Amino acid sequence: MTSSSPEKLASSTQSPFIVSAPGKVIIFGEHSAVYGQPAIAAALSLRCYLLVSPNDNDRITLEFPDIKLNHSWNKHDIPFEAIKSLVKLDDKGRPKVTEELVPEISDKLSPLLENIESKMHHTACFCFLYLYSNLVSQETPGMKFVVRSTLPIGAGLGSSASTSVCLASALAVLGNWVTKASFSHDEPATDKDAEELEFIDQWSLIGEKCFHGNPSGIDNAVATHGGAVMFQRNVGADNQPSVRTNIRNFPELKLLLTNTTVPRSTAKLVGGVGELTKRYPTIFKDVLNSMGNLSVEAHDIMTTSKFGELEQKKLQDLINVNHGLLVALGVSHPSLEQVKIIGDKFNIGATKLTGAGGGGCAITLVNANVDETELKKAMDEFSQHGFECFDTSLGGKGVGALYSEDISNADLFSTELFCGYRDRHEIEQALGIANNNEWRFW
Ligand SMILES: Nc1ncnc2c1ncn2[C@@H]1O[C@H](COP(=O)(O)OP(=O)(O)O)[C@@H](O)[C@H]1O
Ligand SMILES: C[C@@](O)(CCOP(=O)(O)O)CC(=O)O
Ligand SMILES: [Mg+2]
Repeated sequence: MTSSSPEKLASSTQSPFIVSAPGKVIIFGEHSAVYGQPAIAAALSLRCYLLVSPNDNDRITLEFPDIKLNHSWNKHDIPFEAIKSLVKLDDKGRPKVTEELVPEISDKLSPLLENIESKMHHTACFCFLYLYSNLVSQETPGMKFVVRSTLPIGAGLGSSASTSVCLASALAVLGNWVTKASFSHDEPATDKDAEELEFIDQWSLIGEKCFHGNPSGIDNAVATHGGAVMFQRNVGADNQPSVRTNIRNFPELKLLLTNTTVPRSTAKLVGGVGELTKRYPTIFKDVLNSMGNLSVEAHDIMTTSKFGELEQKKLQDLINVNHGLLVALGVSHPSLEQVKIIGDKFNIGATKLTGAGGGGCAITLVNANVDETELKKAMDEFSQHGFECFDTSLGGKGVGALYSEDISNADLFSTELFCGYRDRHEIEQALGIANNNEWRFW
């Protein structure tokens, strides 16, 4: 299943490189997106970063310090031959994604996961091995993969999707299925790049399926393409692709991101909604439809030519209604309701949970003319509850890469330094997209 000669492989795997993909904020339509309803999400300035560097042996090493995972395999233990026989190729001769994970591939990988106790570690290693065994070949030398993120993990900001996009893009480059990213910040992508981004997006959805079973695809779409999108999963039997529409001229929304820091699992929350929709199909069909209609309404408001105070007020109404529908789906949490109560108490704007819920983050669409004193009081009360507020921007760049040949500072590609960044500020300082013009995009 290799696409490349050894010389080409050697060149594409010789020098270290870094890929990065953004997290996301789902503004309207989480959970209903899983059932094919339209939803709106935007890329976040918090990102995941993956450093890929050659190992001096045949080992494949994962170093994921943010989840305290350090694991390696001998590359000769990967059942490439057996897996390659299960992978179909697309019309360009590249590994073709499947609608669902292939159970036989998962079975062939399970011996490599036997001695991994922690569920979080097991899921992350399974995601990596599934993508690696599909996208990379036996000839690829042993490499080390180090992941760091400025995103809070498991907080509804798509950390799984940004990790999946980083892994899918890096492995697609190692497998020589996509060329190196080449465009700087403001150059437009070409058709070839758009095609390569689609390949990365498709395989990152496979990564998401490894993380939480039944993803809609909105998280990895935003992490791949960046910007802001209206996304609709195709749930029909006709195997049609999902529909992703870029939202141009996304309005300047003042969104406050508040992390309740309550841990939760997207897989469990999405599973819980699935149980409810099975138990009460008629009731929940209407709830999910309402969320879809709400996203369409919000999209029309956001894309109106003259976005003013009235439009902001309408979006705030929809934020409140969307949150109420998510409560009906059973995915809120007392801590999220507390964020809403504090926001309403100081009249700072309209608040809803974002992502899978059950804890994690809420977003507040802050009033355009908010009383700054009241906002400060609300932030103080958030912090008294142990909630963490983020000052972020929306609509940024999607997946990108930093190549050692473009950077004079070789330290950026040191595994030791990369693992050693103490917090998101140090990571941002060293690697931030805004600080390095050398970042390249597809
Ligand atoms: N920085 C990271 N390093 C390693 N694994 C990560 C990282 N960020 C996310 N993950 C993986 O993604 C999972 C969280 O995904 P999920 O439950 O969907 O929450 P989220 O809302 O952040 O997407 C983690 O359990 C871990 O397996
Ligand atoms: C709940 C859902 O709509 C978003 C999940 O977001 P997160 O993994 O909690 O960041 C699921 C999906 O759309 O894949
Ligand atoms: Mg996720």
